[in-house]
Amino acid sequence: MKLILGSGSPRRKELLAQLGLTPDEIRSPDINEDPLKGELPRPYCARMAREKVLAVPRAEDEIVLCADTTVALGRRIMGKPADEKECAEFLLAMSGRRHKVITAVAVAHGTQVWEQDVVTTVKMKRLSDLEVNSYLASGDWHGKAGGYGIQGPAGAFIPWIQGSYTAVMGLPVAETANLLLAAGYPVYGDGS
Ligand SMILES: Cc1cn([C@H]2C[C@H](O)[C@@H](COP(=O)(O)OP(=O)(O)OP(=O)(O)O)O2)c(=O)[nH]c1=O
Repeated sequence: MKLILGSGSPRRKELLAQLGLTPDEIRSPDINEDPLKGELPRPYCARMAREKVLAVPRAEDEIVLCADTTVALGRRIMGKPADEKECAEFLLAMSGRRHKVITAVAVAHGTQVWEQDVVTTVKMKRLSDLEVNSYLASGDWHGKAGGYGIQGPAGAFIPWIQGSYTAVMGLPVAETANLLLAAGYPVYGDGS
């Protein structure tokens, strides 16, 4: 069986490697990521993962894995900031507060889709102007939901999480292994 990673995110490829898995191919999905009117963060995130996995074409002997990571401050969805200004706005909104990071994973094989989402609570310290400006200047925020990456310099802003570190980074490895196994992929070899 061939494993197709339906994601252009380098983090997801890295996290898959943590399971000892190298995708046979990468096929980035291209979907409309605009939230629906009034859509809440968790259903939005689950919908994104499902739409991504259905947007990636697959042959019969292929299994496709997609994910979506959404940062939520209350009911507000914080996507990938368009520019430094928006990123600063996100960081200041999260400063000194807790927010949630949701990562939904979807696996498709044959006619079936297996899905799971993981919700992690993240506490961000109260940020000084110097911390925000230095992080913006690092450029690390580019392409990251909520405008930060826990695995980079912004890790210094996060004293506490409850949930899954790998889910915040983009792919919850424990749940991903289980979904792949459920879909029939030999994560730990075929035992022979
Ligand atoms: C919160 C957070 C997000 N991120 C990243 C992971 C994801 O790449 C990105 C969220 O955007 P996504 O839309 O989930 O994924 P993507 O557009 O990067 O890739 P694809 O749709 O092709 O799979 O934010 C981190 O790397 N670290 C973090 O701490």
